[in-house]
Amino acid sequence: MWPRSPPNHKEWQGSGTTAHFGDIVLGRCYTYTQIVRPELRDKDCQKIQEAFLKSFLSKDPCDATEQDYQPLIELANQTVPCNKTVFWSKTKELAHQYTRVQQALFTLENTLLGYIADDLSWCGDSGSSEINYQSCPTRRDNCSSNPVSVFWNTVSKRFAEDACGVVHVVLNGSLNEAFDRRSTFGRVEIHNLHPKKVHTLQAWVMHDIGGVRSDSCSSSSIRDLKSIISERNITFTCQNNYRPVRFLQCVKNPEHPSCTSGI
Ligand SMILES: Nc1nc2c(c(=O)[nH]1)N1CN2[C@@H]2O[C@H](COP(=O)(O)OP(=O)(O)OC[C@H]3O[C@@H]1[C@H](O)[C@@H]3O)[C@@H](O)[C@H]2O
Repeated sequence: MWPRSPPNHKEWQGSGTTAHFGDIVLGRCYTYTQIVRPELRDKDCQKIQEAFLKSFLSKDPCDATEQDYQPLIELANQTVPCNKTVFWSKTKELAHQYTRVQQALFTLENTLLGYIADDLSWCGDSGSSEINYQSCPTRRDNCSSNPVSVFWNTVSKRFAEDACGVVHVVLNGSLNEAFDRRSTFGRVEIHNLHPKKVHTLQAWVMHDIGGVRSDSCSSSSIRDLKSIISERNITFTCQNNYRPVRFLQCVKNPEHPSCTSGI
C-alpha cells in the first residue's frame, strides 16, 4: 500500500546508481553481441549481467577492488585486432566520432565492456543486498576506490595489456597540456602496454577548429609522453591535426579557414 521507502543507505556526494541499471546492462549486452558485433553472439548476457551486479552488491563502495571485476572481465573477454586500438584523453566525443566512421578501430567503448558501462553509475552497500539508487561515492569528494573509478582503471589496464602492433591516442591540443600524467591514459594505459607486443604509439594532437593551438607535437607535455614511451622501448610518433580526424571536425565548421584550404 505504501511506496517502499528506500533502504537506509549511507549518503554520498555523487549521483546514485543509474535507474534500471540491470535492464540497461542486459539490453546493451544483447545489442552489442547480437547487432553491433555479431561475432560475439555466443556471449551469455544473463551471466554478464549477474556478474556485473555481483561485482558491487553487498560490498563497501569505498573498498572496490580489481578482483571484484575479474569474473565479469572473463565472461566479456574479447580480442581487439592488432593495430586497431585507440586510446583517448580529454577527447571522448571526437575519438568516438572517428571510430563510429572508421569501424575497424576500437576505443574501449567499442568493446563489449566499455559499451555496456559507458556513462553509467553504480554502487551498493556492505550492509544491504540492494542497489543504492540514492547516491554513490565520487573520487573527488568521497574515495578513489569507488566501484566506477575502479572499473575504468581495471578495464583500461586490461585494454592496454591486450593491445598489439601500432596503437593510437587522440589528445586535445586546445588544452594547456595535451598529455597529463594523472589521466587514466597517463597513469594506467601507457604503463600497461607490452613492449613485446606494442611496437609503436601514434599520437594525434587535435586542435579545436578556431580554438587556441596551445599544445602540439613539439610541446613539453608531448615530449614528456615521448620520453615515457621511449623508455619503455616503444617507438613514439606524433601528428598535429591528423587529417582523417580533422575532416570530422570540419564537417561541423566547413567554412572555417582551416577547413577550406589545405587540411
Ligand atoms: N566512459 C569511459 N570512461 C573512461 C574510459 C573509457 O574508455 N570510457 N577510460 C577512462 N574513463 C574514465 O573517463 C574519465 C575521464 O577521462 P579523461 O580525463 O577524458 O581521460 P582519461 O585519460 O582519464 O581516460 C580516458 C582513457 O581511459 C579509458 C579510455 O580507454 C581512454 O583511453 C576518467 O575519470 C576515467 O575514469
